[in-house]
Amino acid sequence: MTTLVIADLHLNEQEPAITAGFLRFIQEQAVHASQLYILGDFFDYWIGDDDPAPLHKTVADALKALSECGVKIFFIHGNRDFLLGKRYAKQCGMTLLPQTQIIEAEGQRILILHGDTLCTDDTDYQHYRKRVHTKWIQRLFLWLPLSVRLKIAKKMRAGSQSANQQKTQAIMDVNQNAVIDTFRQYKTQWMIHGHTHRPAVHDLRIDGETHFRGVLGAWHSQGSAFKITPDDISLIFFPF
Ligand SMILES: O=C(CCCCNC(=O)Nc1ccc(S(=O)(=O)N2CCN(c3cc(Cl)cc(C(F)(F)F)c3)CC2)cc1)NO
Ligand SMILES: [Mn+2]
Repeated sequence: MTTLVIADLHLNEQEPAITAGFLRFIQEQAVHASQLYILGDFFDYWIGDDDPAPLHKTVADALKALSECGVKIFFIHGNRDFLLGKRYAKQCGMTLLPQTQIIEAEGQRILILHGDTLCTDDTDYQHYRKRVHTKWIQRLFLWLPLSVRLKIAKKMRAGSQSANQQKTQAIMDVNQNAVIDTFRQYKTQWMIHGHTHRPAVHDLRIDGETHFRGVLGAWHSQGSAFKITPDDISLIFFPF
């Protein structure tokens, strides 16, 4: 059987082609898999499970139908959709996982994570991340009226877009020491993450052992996934 891993679709109402591509991926590929892991930035923004955006229902219905076909669906939060909650996950028939998780997929032990926690050179982002991952701040934000949250989100999305333009490509990529520390901590041969939008499979030698860091591609103009079978882990691309 096959396990599929995706991330960084950045689904949003303004990009119906990506949503169509995702629905096609569900119909043509995910329906034949045993498990589907979604490693964050699945939505381009998320301000609470009470957001009535029609896109959320379209996606939840498709994932729920997939889970009812027997495909197990798991979700790890990204820096965009870190507020996606249990209520919405239940509507999708998917299980929320902690930010870093070892999975057993088709007999392979793989560490999965969104990838933003590896970008330790981006200190501004890491400070911001610490704040918005504080429980009481999340409760306060979710308590605000939806209209206020929408306004804040609009401002912050614009803000982070311009902030990213100022940052060098280097600090927005993973920090090699953070990668090595993570491999040493979790002791898996493979890790798969998203976030950087730089799809590739990197091999690295640590303490005389070969490790592989798989990076998922963002769904800008085509789909991207890791396909895991009992004897292979490969990065695939496919048209929407
Ligand atoms: O994305 C990349 C490259 C950029 C990587 C770093 N940039 C980045 O992540 N930006 C970003 C992420 C999410 C959104 S948001 O619109 O979804 N939304 C905004 C308001 N959020 C909030 C939550 C809490 Cl608890 C508290 C507050 C408070 F207190 F500030 F008001 C606000 C909830 C989430 C907007 C911008 N690569 O993948
Ligand atoms: Mn991201």
